[in-house]
Amino acid sequence: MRIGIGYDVHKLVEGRKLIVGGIEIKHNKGLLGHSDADVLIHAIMDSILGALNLGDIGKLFPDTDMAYKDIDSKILLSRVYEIMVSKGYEIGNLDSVVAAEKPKFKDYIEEMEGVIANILKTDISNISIKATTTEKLGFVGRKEGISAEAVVLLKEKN
Ligand SMILES: Nc1ccn([C@@H]2O[C@H](COP(=O)(O)O)[C@@H](O)[C@H]2O)c(=O)n1
Ligand SMILES: C[C@@]1(CO)OP(=O)(O)OP(=O)(O)OC[C@H]1O
Repeated sequence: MRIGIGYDVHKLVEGRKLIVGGIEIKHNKGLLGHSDADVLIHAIMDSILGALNLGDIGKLFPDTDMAYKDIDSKILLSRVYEIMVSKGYEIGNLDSVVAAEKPKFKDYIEEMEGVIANILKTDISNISIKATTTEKLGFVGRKEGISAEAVVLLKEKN
């Protein structure tokens, strides 16, 4: 078994769609990034790459490469999944938390878990996504950005 952690932050700006956990969420602002800036999927990918000791998404998918401009992060997660399988691992379980003052994510959590489980070819019961505010403190509390953390346990595939 191998454990990994991932963390990511993206800035909230006007004129961008808000994509978190692979789904579009209705909001007056979205996250800024070279890709679709899906902060949760980015943290999840980094946790898997960390568990495999393969660096991070910036190394694998450089933000200087136009191939990744506005790319759907679900595509990148599929590639990370293929790498994980090629190294002989499968998901044990994954836990994560998104920190945002707004919007509320609770009505979207189950759908996000389904999307992630589907890409990682694991049962939805192995994927946990939680949401929190930071009680109006810091950049998250000032609604300047959204952060996400993920921890994953990988199992050797039989
Ligand atoms: N962006 C968010 C933040 C929080 N939630 C849900 O609200 C609960 C209370 O949040 P606190 O930060 O006040 O503890 C939290 O447990 C989440 O269920 C949310 O959906 N979206
Ligand atoms: C996902 C990538 C793809 O180029 O771009 P960004 O959306 O800027 O996201 P970040 O979390 O900074 O990770 C870097 C890149 O891998």
